[in-house]
Amino acid sequence: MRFIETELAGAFVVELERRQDDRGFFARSFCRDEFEAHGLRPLVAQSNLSFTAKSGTVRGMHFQFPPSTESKLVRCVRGAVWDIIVDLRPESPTYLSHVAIELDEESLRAIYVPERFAHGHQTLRDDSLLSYQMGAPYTPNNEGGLRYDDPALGLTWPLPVTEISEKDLSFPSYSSIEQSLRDRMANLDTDAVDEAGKHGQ
Ligand SMILES: Cc1cn([C@H]2C[C@H](O)[C@@H](COP(=O)(O)OP(=O)(O)O[C@H]3O[C@@H](C)C(=O)[C@@H](O)[C@H]3O)O2)c(=O)[nH]c1=O
Repeated sequence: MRFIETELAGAFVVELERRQDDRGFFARSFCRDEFEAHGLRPLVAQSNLSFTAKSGTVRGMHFQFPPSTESKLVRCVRGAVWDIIVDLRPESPTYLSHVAIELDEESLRAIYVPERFAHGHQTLRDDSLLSYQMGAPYTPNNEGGLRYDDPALGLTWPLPVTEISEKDLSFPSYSSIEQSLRDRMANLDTDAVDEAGKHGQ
């Protein structure tokens, strides 16, 4: 695997190194030791698949609050998506900055989203399928979100939005929650995350 750090420290694009032969290819897509060597948390608490029928669909921008923060390794295994991550670590020099990248079935590249980042994507093709490796369990009562079109984030999406959930449209504006978001996202307590993981919360 090739690990390419983005301009948001700790967020990486992870590319495959294919071993090609007449049959096709073989490629490692996850390795605990390689992740650790790049300072990434190699925990896999859950794996998820997400299928989206229609091109132009937006899902996001999602995150979980401490102590349920989660890393994500996100890969598009069918179709293509425009994937965006936003740094929500208040102490970070790149707080509120974002990185966008196309993930698609041709490259099979993944993005490693660190804890305390918001994440979302827009499908660029019909019938797109995403695979997630999550570093912490799904914790619905600690879910948070920001709107995909929040002016404070300044995200641009390649296509007109064709579908989006009611939940994603109901997120508060960044300006209305700025201080509480900063407070809740500060001082990540790693032990608490590990505890939450152990107990499947
Ligand atoms: C995320 C999630 C949802 N669900 C349930 C809740 C709901 O009934 C249904 C659909 O949930 P959502 O609408 O939140 O699904 P979706 O909008 O696809 O949520 C995903 O969006 C992208 C951007 C991410 O980054 C993911 O981590 C995840 O938050 O699945 C789980 O059971 N486990 C999970 O881990």
